[in-house]
Amino acid sequence: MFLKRVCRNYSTGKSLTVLRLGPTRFAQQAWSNLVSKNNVKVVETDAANREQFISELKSGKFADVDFITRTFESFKQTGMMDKQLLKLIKEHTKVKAMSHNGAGYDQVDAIECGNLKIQLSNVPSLVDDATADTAVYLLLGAMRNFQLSSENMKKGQWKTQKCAGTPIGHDPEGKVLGILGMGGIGRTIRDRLVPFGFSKILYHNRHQLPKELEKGAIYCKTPEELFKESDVISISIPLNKNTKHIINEKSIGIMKDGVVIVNTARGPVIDESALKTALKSGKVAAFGADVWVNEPNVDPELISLSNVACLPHMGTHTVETMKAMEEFVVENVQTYIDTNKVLTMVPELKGKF
Ligand SMILES: O=CC(=O)O
Repeated sequence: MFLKRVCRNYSTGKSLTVLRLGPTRFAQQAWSNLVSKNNVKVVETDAANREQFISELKSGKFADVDFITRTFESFKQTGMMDKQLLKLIKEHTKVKAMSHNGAGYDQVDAIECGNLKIQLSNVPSLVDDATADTAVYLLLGAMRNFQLSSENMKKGQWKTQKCAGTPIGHDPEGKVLGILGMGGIGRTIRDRLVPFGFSKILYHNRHQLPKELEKGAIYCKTPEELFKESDVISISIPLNKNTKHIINEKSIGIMKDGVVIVNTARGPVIDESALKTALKSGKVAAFGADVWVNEPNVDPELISLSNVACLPHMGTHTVETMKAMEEFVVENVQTYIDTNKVLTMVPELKGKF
């Protein structure tokens, strides 16, 4: 009896080979624990690009791999986890599950994972606070021109011009805030922004939230309703085929003149070319973003505009959040070992395994 319990505590008996894509910065201990408690082998790629990764796959190097963990940065080594790559993975490995270290998993074709019977998990919730902090920073930066003022000051312009020549900004107080996407991140952005005194907080989401989650925010049935009424729009929706370019020439056209837009979701939800035109004309007064089309090769003209506050995709770039996210990926592997199911299956695949 006693022996049985000891065995169960230290191993399920299931052996698992994990292909770990992308760096581990904070979860070394969690990985060591996983390996020491279970019959787990961790392998890594030597590929510098997608072509090399495909060669590795075809060579049989990963033939024993059952589980893949990946980070956003591993895109450099594999490119998109699209239909082509997933099919090759299916052919040349035994992969049945993948755990993506991030809330947004647009680099992975979730539907194709489902078709190929590969479970896919992401890291929800843990990213909410750090990402919402980033949105608040960008919102204030855009409304008050803080980033420009800092650049102007560093150039020595304060000696000759008031506030280093920075245009006068606007207060959040009394304005209408629209939150596009009211998942965990959108709701955390709302919580952080309530004390700033917006006159109303509107939101649009696929579904209206229950009252206790709305916390006073007002539901707009359509994104258009939100676009028409908001002075400041903060975007926190996932990128998919329905949300790509949701901010485009037409939707910008129905927004208020002088609207401020903040994006902490994904770059391609915005048509950057239409946004650039609107930023130049003043239709969009200011834009603050952490995410861009074609990262890291961002449109240099867009980020050089004086009414753009920019960050290089660092919404979750804190020791605490990155550590929690990395450890959560390991928890997904452990849960798969224990139950045959990843811990946080992405919504597209819920109920399919
Ligand atoms: O961009 C960050 C994430 O998706 O977690």
